[in-house]
Amino acid sequence: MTTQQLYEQIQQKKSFLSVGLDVDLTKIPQHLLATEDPIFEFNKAIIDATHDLCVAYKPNTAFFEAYGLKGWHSLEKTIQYLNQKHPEQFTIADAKRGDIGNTSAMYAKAFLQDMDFDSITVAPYMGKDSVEPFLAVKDKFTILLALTSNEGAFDFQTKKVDSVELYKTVLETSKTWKNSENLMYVVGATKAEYFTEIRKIIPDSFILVPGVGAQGGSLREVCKYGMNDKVGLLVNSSRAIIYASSGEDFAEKAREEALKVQKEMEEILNK
Ligand SMILES: O=c1ccn([C@@H]2O[C@H](COP(=O)(O)O)[C@@H](O)[C@H]2O)c(=O)[nH]1
Repeated sequence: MTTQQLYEQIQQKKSFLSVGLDVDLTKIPQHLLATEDPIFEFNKAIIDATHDLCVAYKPNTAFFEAYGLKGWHSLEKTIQYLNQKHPEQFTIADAKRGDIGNTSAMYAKAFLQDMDFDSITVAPYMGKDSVEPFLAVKDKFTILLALTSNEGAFDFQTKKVDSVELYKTVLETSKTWKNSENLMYVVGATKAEYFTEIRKIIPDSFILVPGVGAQGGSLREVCKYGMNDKVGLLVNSSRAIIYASSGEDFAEKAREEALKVQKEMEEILNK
């Protein structure tokens, strides 16, 4: 998918919502535990109930890796289901990878080529040669962690190195890397006040914004400072949507929550 196609989806659906698929077997409805693949059944029901309200799905791989081989199998089934039934959805493997070059190339192969996700989240800490193998994959996106939503973001990311905040150096430097047109960035919704500065450095890039919903970030604040003329934002919510109910009505309630966010997005887009 190209960013133009993503923008067209946003316009069509009046939504820039990404639904996070962070499946925890202790939180999903009991009746699903009797099925052969509860994680996939849960994801499938959530996708079926919400796909017209969002433009992206973001499975966080930790929630699959935690269940070993079975979990990997559920992740593969989930991405296959999305690619076959909803190819218009932008898919994000929230895996936060990044290693020496030949290892990063294997991560890129696994997530962007074999599993065929549209994008993967990558940590910038190991620098250019750890990120460029992801950027080399044609027609795919590398979503670089810039300023994360957690408290620990202040430990390093906002610290000054040579009088410039580290997250700003990450943004500036990454623009010089080969195939940097394939970059998007992660900035947490809990850091809305930073978006003005961030947009000065990356005015046109898409930004994946986790941290609304369960983490308390404000959608309106993020949009006020972070939106560009092509929207340029994918705002993710995971727990607040997928765990809206732990009963048999979980998919229906997830839809209700997603609809609330979509309506707020529609209002913002119409302004
Ligand atoms: O800075 C970051 C980067 C990634 N995440 C991930 O996004 C979701 C958020 O889930 P919620 O339930 O909506 O809080 C989750 O997968 C995180 O690992 C993030 O929160 N912040």
